[in-house]
Amino acid sequence: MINQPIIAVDVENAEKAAALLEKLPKEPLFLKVGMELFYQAGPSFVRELKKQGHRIFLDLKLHDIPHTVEKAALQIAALEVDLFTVHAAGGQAMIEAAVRGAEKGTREGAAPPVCLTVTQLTSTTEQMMQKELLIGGSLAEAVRHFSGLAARAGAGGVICSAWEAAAVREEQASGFMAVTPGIRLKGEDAGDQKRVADPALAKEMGSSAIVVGRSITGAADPSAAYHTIEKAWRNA
Ligand SMILES: O=c1ccn([C@@H]2O[C@H](COP(=O)(O)O)[C@@H](O)[C@H]2O)c(=O)[nH]1
Repeated sequence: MINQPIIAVDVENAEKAAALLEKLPKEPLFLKVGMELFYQAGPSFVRELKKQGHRIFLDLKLHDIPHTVEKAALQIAALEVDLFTVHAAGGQAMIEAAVRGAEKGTREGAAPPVCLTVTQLTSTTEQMMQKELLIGGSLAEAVRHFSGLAARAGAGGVICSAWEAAAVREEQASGFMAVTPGIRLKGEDAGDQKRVADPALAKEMGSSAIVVGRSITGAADPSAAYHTIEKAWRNA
């Protein structure tokens, strides 16, 4: 269980990320760096955030042949991040390669970053999954299937929505995480997210950690929004 909300720092460059951090509580945070920021600011910015004392979730969602993913995961681990992502749809051998690469890239005596596998994006509905991706069965069955694959490959958890979290955690060994984006406060616009929950509901439904972007980064007072979400998450 990660007891602080993970903040998705989805901004276009390092300057905007630094400006956002100025508006957030001055304490060690858990920050998610995704593709938009990483492709602009790069590894040096991730190192800088680590130096400032923040935990980092590097969300690049690797999806390639096992050899390429292993080498990429090795580079990610060398950044000493805490969490990173691959797509479960890459298959068991690819996830195993990510876990192996992360172990190889970790300095001696340190813990490798936890590999999380994306089961079904929280922007996907069951209908989209069946019609566009041609994956039969229910969304819950697909998430269950991919979390089994992830567990067998040695990943430390999955990305899913809060609605599937309990099933994932019940079926896997204790400590296996269900990390859930798609978090919105009651009444907020879901935007492109389809499977959403508020922080308290996510906790009740078994999430191990919540990932929150626009509810914090788009708020008039990001620090106040963070505190509201943190309180709802911790106290549920
Ligand atoms: O299934 C997934 C996987 C990753 N994400 C990421 O989480 C954040 C959510 O941002 P919001 O602004 O709170 O919607 C974003 O960085 C996504 O890339 C996800 O939403 N769903």
